[in-house]
Amino acid sequence: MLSLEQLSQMVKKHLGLCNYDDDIHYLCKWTIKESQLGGRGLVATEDISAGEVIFVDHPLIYGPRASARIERGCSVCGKISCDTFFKCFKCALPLCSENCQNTDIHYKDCSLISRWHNKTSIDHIDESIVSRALTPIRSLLLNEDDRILMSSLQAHNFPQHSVEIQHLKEFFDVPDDEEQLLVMACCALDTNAFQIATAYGSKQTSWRGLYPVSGLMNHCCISNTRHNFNADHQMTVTAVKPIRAGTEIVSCYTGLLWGTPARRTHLYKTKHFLCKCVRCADPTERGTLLGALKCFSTECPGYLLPIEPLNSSTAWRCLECGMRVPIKNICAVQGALGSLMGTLDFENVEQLEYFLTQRIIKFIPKTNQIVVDLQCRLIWAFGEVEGYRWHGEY
Ligand SMILES: C[S@@+](CC[C@H](N)C(=O)[O-])C[C@H]1O[C@@H](n2cnc3c(N)ncnc32)[C@H](O)[C@@H]1O
Repeated sequence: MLSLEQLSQMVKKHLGLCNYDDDIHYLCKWTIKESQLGGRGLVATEDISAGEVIFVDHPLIYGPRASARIERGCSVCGKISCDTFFKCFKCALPLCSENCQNTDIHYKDCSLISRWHNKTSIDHIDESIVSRALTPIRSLLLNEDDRILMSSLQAHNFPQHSVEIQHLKEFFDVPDDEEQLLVMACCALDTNAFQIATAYGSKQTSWRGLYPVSGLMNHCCISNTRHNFNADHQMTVTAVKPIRAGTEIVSCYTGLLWGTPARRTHLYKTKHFLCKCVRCADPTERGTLLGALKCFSTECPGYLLPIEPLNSSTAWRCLECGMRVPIKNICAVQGALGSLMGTLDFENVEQLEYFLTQRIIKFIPKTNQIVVDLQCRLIWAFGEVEGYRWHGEY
């Protein structure tokens, strides 16, 4: 493990190597310190103003996300829904065109994978398995310094974090030393990687990147930063409010508009900690009532909220009539709502609008995260989706 001083030096070197495409200039007003939240974190050394760029990071590795649920696309450009997909006959990676096949990116990916002996013919290799493992596979191209930087990042080393490598090994003989690096990359990615946002409506597979400086930011549900990506996957982290010297610079690892139970469950399952921030500790979530449910009593117009939000087995209580509801009943309703959402076709604007205005609103408060999420999706869709486009000047 590197000392904080050694890590700081590597991080500064990493940032210094970057040519910023957007001509962004910023002063480094932070340092790496032991954090009260967990492990190390970034702490402001000077006051930072709202809107100020804190740093611009670039990924050690990037590529498709590993989740089995996301739609797989071209391993070079990420395009999905394409009629011309084919599988590379040497490495089984999915490609959309000869142009993508002839890129330097594919040449490097293919050279890494095709060195391995395949246990079955390429025709019988499931390309989605190779695509899911591609981002960690790209760590084999890192130079010595970048490998050290990657290995100095926190990494949760549970078997679920490298399942894509176990699947890959069903098809390829991966040498032991390479497998070790791949597993380490998977664990570092699952602990630190950021999903790279794509333009709304673009039919692209979902990518993630291992950003070593951004990865040092701890989580808070009331973040003091936001981030965005440019076309070269550079990640700009900006202050969203004034950050006083001595304050930790944090990001939010979950959806900002998720309710407390959803945020805490996601953080526990994926990042292995239970958040105890002021937002999580407040039953009303600072008055937003994002997690609230309607009172189970049909006559009561009140909302149900957790009595002790930091205790995951807490009962919930109605703010109006005081009715207490055990957690198992709350979980049953949340589960049913989740399943209902799973049946929706988010591309179908009409269905979403009907579901929002005629159905879901009868069962949950207007403040609930599901209603807020559907409203946001509709706001995005209007003006962008065929049949719902705005015409003329606005
Ligand atoms: C991306 S890393 C953040 C940097 C990390 N602290 C380090 O030392 O490298 C994410 C991990 O940091 C820890 N962490 C981040 N935010 C936390 C918080 N608010 N409370 C407790 N642990 C947190 C968790 O172990 C989490 O999986």
